[in-house]
Amino acid sequence: MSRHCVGTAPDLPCWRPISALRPAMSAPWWQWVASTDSLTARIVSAGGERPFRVRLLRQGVGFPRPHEALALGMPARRYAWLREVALCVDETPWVVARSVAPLKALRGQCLERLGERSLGSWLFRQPDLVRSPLYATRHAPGFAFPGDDRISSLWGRRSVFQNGGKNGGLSLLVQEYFLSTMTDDLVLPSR
Ligand SMILES: C=C(O[C@@H]1C=C(C(=O)O)C=C[C@H]1O)C(=O)O
Repeated sequence: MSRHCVGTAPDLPCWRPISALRPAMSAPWWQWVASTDSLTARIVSAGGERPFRVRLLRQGVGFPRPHEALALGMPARRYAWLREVALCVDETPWVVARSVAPLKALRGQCLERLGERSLGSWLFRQPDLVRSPLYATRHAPGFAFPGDDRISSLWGRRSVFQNGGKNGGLSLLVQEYFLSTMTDDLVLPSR
């Protein structure tokens, strides 16, 4: 079993290499899901004149979910830094994201002070940043966000960012879910 695909229970997300989901994805969605540069920058650009905002939903210390611990290669009962946000255009969430980092690897990174600044704007300035291959899922985010009673997730994707640094450096799992609101606002295909 791959370390990204945990069990077969319906509540456990199955993450597959994005290439495996490509046949099910329209070309416009592939452009979004397979991109490896900053998603924040892409959303700002696609939003045009409309205001962009990172809405901080939750941030703090807790246990990673089992599939997240596996992706990070950390024990599930080890504390992690968790952050959940909505990337909004005109106050409408287009993407929701959940990021997880082992606390140990975070020392000195001051990520808790990001607040409503985009993690991406900080991340892509890091020297020696390495991004793991992308994995995708059709599973829902699994955390509450504004409008989740009417907004669905079309595609989820994730990858681990690492930078060398001393003491093993940063290891950060970023999971992003593209929402049906994006389909409506950008007139994209339904999948
Ligand atoms: C990783 C990026 O940062 C974005 C911003 C996030 C945040 O502020 O928590 C989380 C995920 C992202 O989509 C990016 O811009 O690519």
